[in-house]
Amino acid sequence: MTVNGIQNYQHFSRNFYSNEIIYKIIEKRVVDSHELKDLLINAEIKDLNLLAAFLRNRQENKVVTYSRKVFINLINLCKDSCSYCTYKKEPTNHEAVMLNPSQAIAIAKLGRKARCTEALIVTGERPETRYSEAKRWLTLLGHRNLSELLADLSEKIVSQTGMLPHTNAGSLTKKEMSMLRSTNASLGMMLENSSYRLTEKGQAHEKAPSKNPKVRLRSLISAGELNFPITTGLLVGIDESFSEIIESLLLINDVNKKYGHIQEVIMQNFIPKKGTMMEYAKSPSYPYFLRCIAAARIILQDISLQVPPNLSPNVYSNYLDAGINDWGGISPITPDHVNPESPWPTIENVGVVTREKGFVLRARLPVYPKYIINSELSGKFVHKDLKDYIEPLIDKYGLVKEEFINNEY
Ligand SMILES: O=c1nc2n(C[C@H](O)[C@H](O)[C@H](O)CO)c3cc(O)ccc3cc-2c(=O)[nH]1
Ligand SMILES: C[C@H]1O[C@@H](n2cnc3c(N)ncnc32)[C@H](O)[C@@H]1O
Ligand code: MET
Ligand code: SF4
Repeated sequence: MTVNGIQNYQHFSRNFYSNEIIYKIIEKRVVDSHELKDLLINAEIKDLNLLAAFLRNRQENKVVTYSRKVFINLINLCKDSCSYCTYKKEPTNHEAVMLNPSQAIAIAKLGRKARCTEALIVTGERPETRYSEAKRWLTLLGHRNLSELLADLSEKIVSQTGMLPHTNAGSLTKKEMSMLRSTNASLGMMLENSSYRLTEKGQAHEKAPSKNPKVRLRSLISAGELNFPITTGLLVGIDESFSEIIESLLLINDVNKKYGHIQEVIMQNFIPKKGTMMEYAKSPSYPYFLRCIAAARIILQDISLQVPPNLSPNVYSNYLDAGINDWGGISPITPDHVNPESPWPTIENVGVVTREKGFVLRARLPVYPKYIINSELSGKFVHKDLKDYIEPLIDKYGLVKEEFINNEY
């Protein structure tokens, strides 16, 4: 049996090489999910990495991307309580944040000066439904709910700074998403995991109704119905099983097969935080996390695969061996408000590490190149109101123009 390009992969173990399922995967033929699971669970990680790297290389042409972003922490009150989260604050906490639009726009302007292109707007889940402080903040700004503010703020950011908004406000309804469609280049919402077990008593999502897989799946589908490019992902190491990781990845892939709007999947490793229910839980082990990443690349052949470098400062370059092609948003000026104890490496450092592994590091926009350069996809997935903002930023590959990154203006 021979498959184009696979001749270069003679380093596979003999029994892996002779397993017919890998040829089915490579040729994108239908594979039985039990057989696939069996392979991903039992194969040596070295073999999975080789297969994952092969699949990435034939797609991505040795370019690894990142997005120059600023992180706008709009409101960190939240109606839910995930047992791993320290982002959420009580209104009485001195770290509670409710920004004015002018403060948010000021951060976006700084980003533009630092040659960033993405304004990542993050919020807690429907804070106004739980906290009178949040409701009052919205009322004073003239809004009835958070989505109205998000729509208004996103419009101001893009028109006043040219930065492209990418909002992660957790699960949103289709109507709420439609309010963001003309101003956000894409949305963010982590599936986290599709397992209902994790919503049971004592589990990470027990006190987070918005993390019910049904609610998150509904949001992913709504984005699909709106042709809204979306970034989603899994939080790895929250007491899920590897089987549940595979099932979550298969679900994401199924949704994307139907709508084609899932631009990217983030595999994010859980970091234990002081003062949370999961303070004493362990981060996922390195071999387990690597297996999860390789599994993601093998299942999600048409979707970009990101792992954030700041959550694995000493080993992140090795994730390139497991098939990733993106480092996600990296901010030269703002902290990671969800994982503030994990500062981003400098973009220069990420560049060095990426080149050492034989790749070229390039900046991308918060909407992926494939939706920009392919005119059919572009007509469908890029809102007409954003075209004039996107056009001057990109080169013929849909990546950020080198001169844009290298020149001050
Ligand atoms: O591409 C995205 N990456 C998101 N990421 C990944 C991000 O780019 C970083 O790599 C991580 O912040 C690393 O902790 C988030 C990470 C967080 O910790 C918290 C929020 C987000 C939200 C997004 C998001 O909406 N879109
Ligand atoms: C915005 C995203 O941040 C992630 N997130 C929340 N808490 C943690 C943590 N302790 N470690 C790593 N990632 C976390 C979740 O996946 C959420 O969806
Ligand atoms: N609250 C949203 C979610 O959990 C986004 C921020 S999480 C720190 O999906
Ligand atoms: S992870 Fe998001 S939804 Fe969960 S508690 Fe934190 S802010 Fe709220």
